[in-house]
Amino acid sequence: LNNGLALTPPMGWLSWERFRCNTDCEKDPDNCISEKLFRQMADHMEADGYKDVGYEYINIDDCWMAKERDEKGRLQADPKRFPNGIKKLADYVHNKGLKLGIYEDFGTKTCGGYPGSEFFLNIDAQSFAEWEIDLLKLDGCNADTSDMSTGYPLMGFFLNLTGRPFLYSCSWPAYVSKPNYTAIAKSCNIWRNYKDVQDSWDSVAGIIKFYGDNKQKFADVAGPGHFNDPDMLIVGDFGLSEDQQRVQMGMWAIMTAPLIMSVDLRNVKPFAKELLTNRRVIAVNQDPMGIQGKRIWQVENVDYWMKEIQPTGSYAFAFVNFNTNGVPQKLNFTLKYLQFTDPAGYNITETFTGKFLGIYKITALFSTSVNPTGIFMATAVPLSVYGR
Ligand SMILES: OC[C@@H]1[C@H](O)[C@H](O)[C@@H](O)CN1C(=S)Nc1ccc(F)cc1
Repeated sequence: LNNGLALTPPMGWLSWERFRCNTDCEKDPDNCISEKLFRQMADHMEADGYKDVGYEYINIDDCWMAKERDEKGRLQADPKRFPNGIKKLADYVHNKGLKLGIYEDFGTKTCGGYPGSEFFLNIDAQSFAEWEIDLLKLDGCNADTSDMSTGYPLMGFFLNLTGRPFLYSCSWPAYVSKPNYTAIAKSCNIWRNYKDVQDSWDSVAGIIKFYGDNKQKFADVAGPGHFNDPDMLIVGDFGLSEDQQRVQMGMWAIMTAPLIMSVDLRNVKPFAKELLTNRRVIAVNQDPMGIQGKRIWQVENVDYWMKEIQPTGSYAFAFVNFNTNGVPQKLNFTLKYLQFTDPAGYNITETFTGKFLGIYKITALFSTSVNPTGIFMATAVPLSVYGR
């Protein structure tokens, strides 16, 4: 969507994967979907260095609403869980230099059963503008999918009509069988096109496979202002090993995906915090060209991916080992086989550590080893960039 937003993949936090639809603030006051939770996440985004490396949006997902609209048909936050209302929460978040996102659904009800937006698009857009919201995630549960090609652009129109800029996140392609990505990219800044991420390696591996298969060539549609969204980062949660967390962080960088954490920022393990704020990995994700990386080949359950980055002729590249045979996989390839072409050679640096690995001619053999369900990731900058 050409609204000046999401020129690089948005970065932030979203409640859903880690906090779901927990509305029991009596029994579980620290983890229920409430204004307190989002204020605490905003506090940690700022205080713990996430904002410093680019994380910007605090996003409310499903289950924030009261069960009924008010007498004027307007949405209202659950009065017990959001006693001060959404506008006050937006003020709080804005005072920290962050932005606030909210959730609705193009359907009669949200996935969680709360009031849907389908027949209230304009009035809801107006509410979100009054509340000074900065991002809308519009989900697609409980809707006639044949209405979506009208409904999603129409909500974009109403958001635009308010005069307030909104980063528009659409779940539209995740709900239709043959998405028209050109139409979607015209109306949306980011769009979910696959299953919800769950807190497991299988879920993350499945999403990487879907993106590697790249059916209907959705990778080619990505660019500044319009990105494919493979769903939230679950780095720091419960289901992934350290290697697997590195896989998700590295691959979301190569896939040029929104970096939207869903983790309890009040207690993130040092390893996960390091990874989530790794400036070299974030730089690959935030490369100004906004090109989405692609899977180049698969050999014995190892994926090889590469993403064009600046300076011109440079690449971020990765090997992901999907084997679970418990043995680190040794890999030996010429850079030629990795599709590097500059005869002057390349400066190769490992991404997670920043370790300089050497200067390689394209006929040279590049050797590394990748742990099971692990990743090797590096950047290759052609020597010609240094004027040699
Ligand atoms: O309720 C909202 C929740 C989150 O927003 C996800 O990111 C969205 O993809 C949708 N969503 C859920 S659980 N959707 C859903 C997932 C499974 C299902 F059988 C019916 C609906």
